[in-house]
Order: sequence, then C-alpha cells, then structure tokens
Amino acid sequence: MFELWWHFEAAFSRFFCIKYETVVDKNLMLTHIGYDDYVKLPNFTWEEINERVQHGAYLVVCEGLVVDIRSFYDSHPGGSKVLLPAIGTDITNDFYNTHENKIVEVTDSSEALSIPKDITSKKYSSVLAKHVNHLQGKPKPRSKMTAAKFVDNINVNFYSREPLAQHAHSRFAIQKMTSMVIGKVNEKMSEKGKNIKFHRYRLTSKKMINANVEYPVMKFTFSNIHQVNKDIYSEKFLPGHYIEVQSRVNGQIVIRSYIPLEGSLSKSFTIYVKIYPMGLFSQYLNEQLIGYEIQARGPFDVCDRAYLAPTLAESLNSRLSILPSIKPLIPYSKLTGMSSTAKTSLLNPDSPDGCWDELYMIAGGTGITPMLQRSMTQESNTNEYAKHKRMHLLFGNRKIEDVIDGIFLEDLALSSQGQLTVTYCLSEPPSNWDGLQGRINKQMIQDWMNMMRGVFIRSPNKSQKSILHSHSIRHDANEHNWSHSPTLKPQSLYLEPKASTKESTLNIDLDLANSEKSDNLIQGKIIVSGPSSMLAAVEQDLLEIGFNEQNMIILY
Ligand SMILES: Cc1cc2nc3c(=O)[nH]c(=O)nc-3n(C[C@H](O)[C@H](O)[C@H](O)COP(=O)(O)OP(=O)(O)OC[C@H]3O[C@@H](n4cnc5c(N)ncnc54)[C@H](O)[C@@H]3O)c2cc1C
Ligand code: HEM
Repeated sequence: MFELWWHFEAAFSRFFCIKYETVVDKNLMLTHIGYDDYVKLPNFTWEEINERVQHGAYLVVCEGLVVDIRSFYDSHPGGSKVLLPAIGTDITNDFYNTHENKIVEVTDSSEALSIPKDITSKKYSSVLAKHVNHLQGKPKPRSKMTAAKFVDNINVNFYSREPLAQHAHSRFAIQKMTSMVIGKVNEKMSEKGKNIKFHRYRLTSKKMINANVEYPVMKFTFSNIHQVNKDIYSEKFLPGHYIEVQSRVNGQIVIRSYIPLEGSLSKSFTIYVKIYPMGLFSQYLNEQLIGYEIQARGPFDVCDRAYLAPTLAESLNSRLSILPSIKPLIPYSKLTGMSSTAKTSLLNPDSPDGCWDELYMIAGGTGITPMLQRSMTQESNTNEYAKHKRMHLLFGNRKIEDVIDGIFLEDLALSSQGQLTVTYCLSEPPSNWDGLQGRINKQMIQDWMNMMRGVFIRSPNKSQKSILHSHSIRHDANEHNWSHSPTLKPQSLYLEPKASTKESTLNIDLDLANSEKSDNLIQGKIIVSGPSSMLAAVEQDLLEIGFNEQNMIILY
C-alpha cells in the first residue's frame, strides 16, 4: 500500500516538475534539515565514505550531506540503473541537473598519442623499420556484426557525448533525500583533500594499440560526466601521476591504478591497459561498450605508493652520514638560484621545467606508460637551457607485436633533435631482428649507458657507432651533432662501477664528480618501470653496476 502511495506521489511530483518546470534551487536540503539537526549530524571523511561504499554501502553525497539510499534505491522513479554508477560520488550536480549538457572529450588526448598517419617505414633507418607491419598488426577481416557491436555503434554515433539521465528534481524529491541523510562531510578532515573523491566518467573511445592478440593493449579514453565541475583537479597530468579507476565487477567494487597519458581529470583522460587473459578488471573493461560509466580519482604521485629511492634533497640530508664517500649532486637551485618547481617525484625538483639533464628510462611492456606521459615526451627545445636535456629509453618487450607506440616513439625521437633516443630489446625477436636481444641484464644496461653517454661526451669510436646504428634511431638525425653535441661534461650521476670489464666500464671521472667545483655538474636519474620480476632484476643490476639508490627511481 505504502509502495503504491509512494509511486503515486512520485509520479505526481514528476508531472508537476516537468510540466511546470518547478526546478528547485540548490541548498534546499540544508534548509529542510534545519541548523540544529545539521550540527548534530556525525562527520564523515571522504576516506570513510569510500571505504563504506567499497564494503557494500549505498552512500551518496549531496550538498555536503551524506545520504544512505539503500532503502530507496529500488524504488527511485528515475530507475535504479541511473543511481548505481553515482554511488560513492557527489551527486549534487546530477540531482539539481546543473551539469553541462554535452560531454567534451579533449581531442588532443586521443589524437596526441596515436600513430602519425603520414609516417612510412621509408623514413626510418632503425631496427623497427623492417617490422612496421608487425607493429601495426595484420588488417583484421571484417567481422560479423554482433548485437553488442550494433549497440556500440548506436552509442558511438548518438549517445556517447550525451549526459546520463538528466532531471532537475522536485521539492518532493528533496524531502525524500532529506529523510535519508545520515551525516555530513568534513572536507577538511580528508587526508588527501579533493583528490580522494571519485568522479564519474564515461568511455568515449577505445582502440587496440599493439598487435598481440594474445595480450592486447587497449587505449581507453574516458570523459568526465560533469564537465563544469570546478572542484576537481583541472591541471594537466604530469609525469609520475597515476589515477585510480573504480567499477563494479560482478557486484563487487574493484579498484585498479593506471597511468593517465593525457588530459586532466576535469575533462577527459586516456589510459593504456594491458588485457590479461585472467585479469579481473582489464577483461571487464575490455568487454564494455562506448558510454560505459566508471569512477576515477587522483592524480597521485607514483612514488607515494611505490618504493622510492630517496630524492636528491633527502639523500643530501640523510645519506651523507651513512655513505660519507659519496659526493651528492649539487641541486640546480643552489647553482642558479632557481626555485624548486617539481610537482611529482619523477620530475627534477631543481629545474624550472622539471626535466633532468640526463634521464635514463628502462621500461618493460606497459611499463612504458610513465615514459609516454605527455610532458615527459614533450619537445622542450624552446630555449637554450632545455636543449641540453637528454632522455634515453631502453624499451624491452617479448615480441615485436608487443611494442606499444613503437612508431610514435620513433617519430618523437627523430623530431627531438637528439634529445630522445630509443633502444629496443626483444626477448623473442623475429629472425631478421637487428636490435638488442634477450632479457635486459647488467651487461646490456652498461653497454647501453656507455653508448648513450658516449654520444654526448665524446665522438663515438667505430664499434660504438656500429652498435648505435644497429639499434638506435638517432643516427640519421643526429650523427652530425656528435662532434659538437652539448657538452655535459662530468656526469656526476655515475659512481664507480663495482665490477667492470674492458667493454663495460663506465667512463666516470670520479675526481670531477667528487670535486668541490660545481659548475659542471649535471643532474640525472634512472627510472625503471615494468613487470615486478623485471624491476627487481634491473634494480639489482643497477646496484651491482655501482649506481646508488639516490640515482634511481624504481616504480614498483
Ligand atoms: C601505479 C600503477 C600504475 C599502473 N599503470 C598501469 C597502466 O598504465 N597500464 C596497465 O595496463 N596496468 C597498469 N597498472 C597495473 C594495473 O593496476 C592492474 O594491476 C592491471 O590492469 C591488472 O589488473 P586486472 O584486474 O586485470 O588483473 P588481476 O585480476 O589483478 O590479475 C590477474 C592475473 O593477471 C596477471 N597480471 C596482472 N597484473 C600483472 C602485471 N602487472 N604483470 C604481470 N602479470 C599481471 C597475473 O597473472 C594475475 O594473476 C598499474 C599499477 C600501478 C600500481
Ligand atoms: C538519491 C537521491 C535521489 C532522490 C531522493 C531522487 C528522487 C527522485 C524522485 C522523487 C523523482 C520523481 C520526480 C521528482 O520528484 O523530481 C526522481 C526522478 C528522476 N531522477 Fe532521481 N532521485 C535521486 C537521485 C538521482 C540521481 C543521482 C539521478 C541521476 C544520476 C537521478 C535521476 C532521475 C531521473 C532521470 C528522474 C526522472 C525520471 C522520469 O521522469 O521518468 N536521480 N528522482
């Protein structure tokens, strides 16, 4: 009987709401509750709300009030389906229908990292040139139109940019909501502030970006449902940022971390996801159609969660006493008087643009994603200072089909005027592969680093030139630069190798590196990212070579 009455009342109010546009103002909930009752409400932090939701609670937040909608969920006149993706979020904009009508996908987020169309293998002289077909995958035969694909097509063409279920609720709905309030949010008490809140996003594009059908890597772009929301992080992602993505998989809330490559959480973001055959979240995500809703929050700093080798400043303070023989780098800020601007731990805190003078990146598989983050790869050769920055990437994969964004990286390296070098290594290479082979190991790292720094310190000898030709794509564009390349002379990044062979010795001028004279010091880092087995092995290799923890960031 009550049910019937409730539906009647809801239908009645809906009729009036739509017919006479009795759209209500914001802040009415607070007015309904009254000051005395409001003060008595228990405080919640966003951490508590998230935790309860992850344990099955149906909480939403509206106008700063925490509402438990479990009892109402099934009888919501707008349907339970529209409420489900909103659980755990701030629904104020949904409830009062104050969000933008169209979803805007920041177009450069999907285009920026796609393979340039005008590139042909003829332009390349690198090891990848012969394998462009493998990188792009064979054109798939047109598969039959399934029901799912049909729906996806309709979604893409008609609905993917439309906001979900819009409705400005009536006073009656506000009353109903008020009756379910269980607390108020204390924003100030949240540890990580605004980043801790989940926001709603809709899948606006998806595309396979490697050629391995067994382990595909998909590029997903998600766009914020509330485009006008000013509360959330609207700055562009920085190298070293990661986000958390949350969704219901088989009724359970699942959260996974991903590296956003482009955009900002206030508009849209792109992630590369490796689809594991048994992967709970990646498989689920891959099955979803355009328009599917997820929640995401962040961005956070990868090093806040990972084991982080101490930063330069920390190492100056803490390490000196333990390792007195190691001469620390002198921060740029001290040399030049510049203030620290780095916002994440992957950036150089002592450089105005956050770049390192010499950055060595060792990546395996989808571990390439932090290296692809937009500003990491951005050409920064606009001023004399930036021209002296160098990035070297050693990119390991199992097969050529696994290489992600190979052609894009090639293009980037070629146009970088020598600032970026990319060296590929395959553990299961094709027969005509000229690049590095096998698993990344100590010897390989030493040879690679020797060769890369050789480019900048001195003209390479004949044998180095031939290795460079065989697996680096720089030689065409930059060979002429070798003799007059930027002189970053003493590389104080390097410490004396513990074990050294004739071929593998790193040419370190320890006297210079340790000298009091600071004018010539440069700042460098080694960043390692990839599967956990690779990380442990590479870290061990780097330590054995003689690098100190302060020189590396291992993204476990
Ligand atoms: C800071 C951070 C950033 C990340 N960024 C990305 C990213 O940009 N792109 C991306 O694809 N992933 C990224 N990951 C990993 C991601 O969070 C998930 O762990 C991954 O998508 C697998 O989740 P799943 O639910 O599909 O697999 P699960 O169900 O959790 O795992 C099922 C099985 O899949 C296999 N598996 C899962 N993860 C791995 C792995 N890393 N290496 C080898 N085998 C594995 C294992 O066999 C495992 O038993 C990141 C992780 C962290 C912590
Ligand atoms: C949890 C708090 C909510 C309450 C108490 C509530 C209550 C109601 C009520 C009573 C109606 C009938 C019309 C009216 O009185 O305005 C309604 C309709 C509707 N609601 Fe909600 N709602 C809530 C949250 C939401 C959210 C978060 C969304 C969207 C994401 C939503 C979408 C809709 C839509 C689309 C309708 C119109 C249905 C139609 O006209 O057929 N509601 N809601």
